[in-house]
Amino acid sequence: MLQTEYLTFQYKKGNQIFKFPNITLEKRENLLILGKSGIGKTTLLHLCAGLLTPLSGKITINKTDINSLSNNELNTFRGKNIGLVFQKNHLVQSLNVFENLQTRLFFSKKNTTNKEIEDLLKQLDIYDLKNKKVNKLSEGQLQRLGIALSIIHNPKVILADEPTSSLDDQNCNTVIKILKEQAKLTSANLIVITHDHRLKSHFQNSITL
Ligand SMILES: Nc1ncnc2c1ncn2[C@@H]1O[C@H](COP(=O)(O)OP(=O)(O)OP(=O)(O)O)[C@@H](O)[C@H]1O
Repeated sequence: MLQTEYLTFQYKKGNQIFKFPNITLEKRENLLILGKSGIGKTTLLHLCAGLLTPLSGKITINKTDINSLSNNELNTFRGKNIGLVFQKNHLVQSLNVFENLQTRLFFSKKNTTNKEIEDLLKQLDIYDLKNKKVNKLSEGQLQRLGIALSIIHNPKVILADEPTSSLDDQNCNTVIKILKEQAKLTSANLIVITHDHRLKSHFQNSITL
């Protein structure tokens, strides 16, 4: 469960104060956040991930007030509970698909078996690519691998930043379907931020900043 209350934020080198609407997501609820470029979508997502600290207000994830945690506690909490999906992912180019996932798990300190990694690759339909170097993958395949990397540790909250804006309609539908399926499978909350209006029809819950 994720809740934000009366969040405001200001960048150190910015004079704008962002005020965000309150969000309450019960277990398994999803949310689409729309808004024009520069309105603060990524800022809100990074606040929810604990990557930025609010000026005021509160973010609660699974009953934990994330801003009451020390930096170390927050890193551990994030590693266990939050999955961030980006448009472009940080991959180790010299490693193959499987090794990239193993490396990610090493950093999140999760005991995930090779079989669990393989199962996820099968669900995402990239199992055949498991031994392929990541610099040999297409955009759509890279996006699926990015999703795998973000959810391999079964996070309780999946936060996706413009996951579809560079994709054609077919890949866009596939990526959203995968994200929703994975969130459902792990009873996670899914928040997608975008200015891609194609996504509206995929979500019951949406807000515009
Ligand atoms: N580190 C920073 N320091 C100062 N200002 C910043 C910083 N990062 C972002 N901003 C500004 O904050 C505003 C909101 O940025 P943000 O990236 O959250 O918007 P967005 O809605 O996600 O935009 P887009 O859809 O273009 O990605 C923008 O005006 C941006 O220039």
